[in-house]
Formats: sequence, structure tokens, C-alpha cells
Amino acid sequence: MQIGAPSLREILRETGLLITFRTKGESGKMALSENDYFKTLYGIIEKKIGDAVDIELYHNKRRIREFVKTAHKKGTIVIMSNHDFEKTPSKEEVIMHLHRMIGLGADVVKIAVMLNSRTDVLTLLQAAKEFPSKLPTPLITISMGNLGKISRLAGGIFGSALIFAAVAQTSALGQIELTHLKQELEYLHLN
Ligand SMILES: O=C1C[C@@](O)(C(=O)O)C[C@@H](O)[C@@H]1O
Repeated sequence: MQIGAPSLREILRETGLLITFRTKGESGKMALSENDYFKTLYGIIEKKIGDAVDIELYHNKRRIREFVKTAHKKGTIVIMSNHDFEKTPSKEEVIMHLHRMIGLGADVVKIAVMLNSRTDVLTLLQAAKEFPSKLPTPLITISMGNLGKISRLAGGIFGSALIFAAVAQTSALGQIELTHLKQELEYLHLN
């Protein structure tokens, strides 16, 4: 059964709802023209479908800025995201991407990168730890891949504010199923 966002809103009640349209360019299912991408995002905030909306950093920067302003006027939180499905960039690059998102007005900044070695997990956690905690902007960092589960479980200790979990189907490598994640965090006292 598929549930549309408006009825999800009713089911979730007080629980925050983040709406994401993940484009093919960032490993989603559908490629959209730049116009259609922004049209979709504006539709989300005009209809106030969610409490927060995801916008991908790689789109047109002028349009991103305009969108963020409108989203704020409509009372929607903007999570800006960047995905690298091939590699983990250097710690400096990760931090630079996060700062770019802040510069574009993001309320929450998010980066998900693919790991190719154990060192990559450490690079990402280190970037999260070094990202200035004085900034009010919450940060989400994810290492994708099986070993990246460590970053999902321990990210909070290093400054990451949110964990993505799977309910029916995973949408990224290393994503943990929700009931397992809850149990593991409770068991490890990491929640
Ligand atoms: O932004 C995210 C998080 C994610 O990249 C993850 O690694 O859990 C998976 C994406 O589907 C989702 O949109």
C-alpha cells in the first residue's frame, strides 16, 4: 500500500515530516529538469505537505537561495544535502561543502559519502567533529556502505544530529532497519 504525504501528515500527528525528492543525479529514481525539480519543491512548501524539505546542493545556486527564502516565509525547515556515491572527499572538502550550504541559507546541512576504506569512515567522523559546533546549524553526516553503519550508530557522538533508518526498503548502502537501530542505540546507550 502506498501512502500519500497528506495522509502521512495525519498519521504522524506531532512527529516532524521531512519531504525529500531525490533526483537521479543523487541516486534517486527519476531525473527531473531544473525547472521541474524546483516546481516540485515549491509545490511541497506551497501545500505545506511537510515540516521540512530536502534540497540538493548541486542545483542552481540562485534558485536555491530564492527557494530557501520562500520556504522560510512558508514556515518550512530546509535541509540541504549533498551525496557522493563514489568516494569520501577529504575532510577539508566535506567541511567546505557544509559551509557552502550554510552560505545558501540552509537550516540543517547534510552530507552522505561513499566509503572505500576504513580510513574514509574516520575522515567523515573527523569532519563532523571539527565542524564548528558554535554554529547554530545542525549537521548530518553519513558514511554510506556496510562499514559506514558505524557512522550511523556513532555519528551523534561526533556531532551528527540525525540518523536515517529504513522502514521497508533501504534507500542507501548501510542504512539500518528502524527497529534494529532503536534497539542498538538503546543497548549501546547512544540515543
Ligand atoms: O538523504 C538521505 C539519506 C541517505 O543518503 C542515507 O544514506 O541514509 C538515503 C537517502 O535516500 C536519503 O534521502
